[in-house]
Amino acid sequence: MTEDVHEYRIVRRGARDHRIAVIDGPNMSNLGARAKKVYGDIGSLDDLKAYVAEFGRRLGVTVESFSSNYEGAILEYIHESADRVDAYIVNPAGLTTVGEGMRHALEETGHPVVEVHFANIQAGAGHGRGLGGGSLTSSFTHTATGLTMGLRQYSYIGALTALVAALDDECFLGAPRDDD
Ligand SMILES: O=C1C[C@@](O)(C(=O)O)C[C@@H](O)[C@@H]1O
Repeated sequence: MTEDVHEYRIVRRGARDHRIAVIDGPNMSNLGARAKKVYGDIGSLDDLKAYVAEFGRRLGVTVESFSSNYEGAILEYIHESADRVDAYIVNPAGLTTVGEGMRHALEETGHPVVEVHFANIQAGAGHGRGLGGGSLTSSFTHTATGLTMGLRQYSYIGALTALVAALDDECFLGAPRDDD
């Protein structure tokens, strides 16, 4: 640890190795070349995946990542991962306003779903953390468990940290499910 870096520890209420799937939708493959004002200076989608996976390791959970520019491929990933994973973190990206198939597939897994965005997608035109073109209405939020946005790549870290705490909480997302 260098002198100008602080390490922080999170004391979890549980010790389960939750398996959390992170899904990035259309256009996120172009992350390194997107508008710096919205997406910052992260180098690539692979860098984002590595950053989130490493944060997961430090929290004591397993993060698996999936990304595609094709909604059908995302649907197939959700279907095949549903029995394996405990929860999803999703950036629907290019499907944010139109991804009913993806949203529905996530809902049908019965798992917690946290929606994430680099931008504050509800910010008005000209707002520093917004998309520039003005406010968008996500078609995912109404059935999501939670939402983090406007914090660039740190939206994912916020989502992951809160999700792990919530999955560790037996009175909340960690409660046995009907099919347990
Ligand atoms: O591709 C994206 C990325 C995004 O989901 C974000 O992370 O801020 C915001 C969406 O409106 C956009 O289409």
